[in-house]
Amino acid sequence: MTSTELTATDAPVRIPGPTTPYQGDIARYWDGEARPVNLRLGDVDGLYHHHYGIGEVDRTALGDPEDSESEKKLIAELHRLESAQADCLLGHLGDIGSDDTLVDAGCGRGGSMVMAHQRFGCKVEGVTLSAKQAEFANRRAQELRIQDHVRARVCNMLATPFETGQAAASWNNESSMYVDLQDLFAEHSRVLKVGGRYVTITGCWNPRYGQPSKWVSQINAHFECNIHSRREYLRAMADNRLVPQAVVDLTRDTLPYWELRATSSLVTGIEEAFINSYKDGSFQYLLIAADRV
Ligand SMILES: C[S@@+](CC[C@H](N)C(=O)[O-])C[C@H]1O[C@@H](n2cnc3c(N)ncnc32)[C@H](O)[C@@H]1O
Ligand SMILES: CC(C)=CCC/C(C)=C/COP(=O)(O)OP(=O)(O)O
Ligand SMILES: [Mg+2]
Repeated sequence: MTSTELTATDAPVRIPGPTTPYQGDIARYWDGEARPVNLRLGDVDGLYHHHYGIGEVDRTALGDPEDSESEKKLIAELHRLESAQADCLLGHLGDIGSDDTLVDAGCGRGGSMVMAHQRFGCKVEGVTLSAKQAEFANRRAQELRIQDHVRARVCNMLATPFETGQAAASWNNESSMYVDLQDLFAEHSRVLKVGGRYVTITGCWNPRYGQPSKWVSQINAHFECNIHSRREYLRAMADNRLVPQAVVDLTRDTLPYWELRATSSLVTGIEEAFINSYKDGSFQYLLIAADRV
């Protein structure tokens, strides 16, 4: 399946959309996604994320649990922690100028793209399998009047329309568990300029545990994804000219988010699997920043 779009010169460009039955399932999954835990958090300030949070909970911001505004405050706090996660990722992209182009592989509803543009003033190109998500992200960019800098397209991140060496930096924010890592890093390596920076924040299973735990299997089933091991990330990067510059274990930093979320009315049922697997050491929340050499 492909979608067609017109360039400025009106020459049609074929953009590969879902190319496997699995990718078709993932496109449908995100087209149909409307969980309050994502939409109500996004409504706080118009940044819509599909990733999790990091950092300490600000108990003063939560106030008295008996207070009629307590649910609203809890939602705002969860959202603050999710935006802190995106800030952490963007902080590892290096020196980005306003003339640079960044690539968000698996951009969701575009929250990280907006934050990247607001931080660097640069262009940000995102791809997602979901037409609904791309429309949502582009609508938000229009509302913010940044549509000439921030754009989402329906496209497979393993075969993007970007030119070789076009991007100063690229990232996957909780989107690499849907693809083969060798194929993924080959494409980032192609699109990045030499000296460019790649960053991922991801959940991965811990080779020290042995094999994926039952909690990891539960997370895979819940999201129809395929969580990779830490070892696979490092090996596939090494095979594709991506040399780790920083590997940051964010597991301890994400637990407060999960423990707070588990107390909210917006629980989805997956909280226990994340909390237990982070605590038993079978699963890790990692940031890896790598140089394209
Ligand atoms: C959990 S969401 C993360 C969204 C976003 N990175 C964020 O932080 O809000 C996963 C995203 O990966 C995208 N995705 C999964 N497989 C993909 C593929 N092969 N090509 C493009 N996008 C893909 C989905 O469409 C979805 O937007
Ligand atoms: C760390 C791992 C393994 C992530 C898997 C990918 C994923 C579904 C991320 C969150 O999306 P979301 O924000 O739509 O999920 P939720 O509805 O649970 O908040
Ligand atoms: Mg979410």
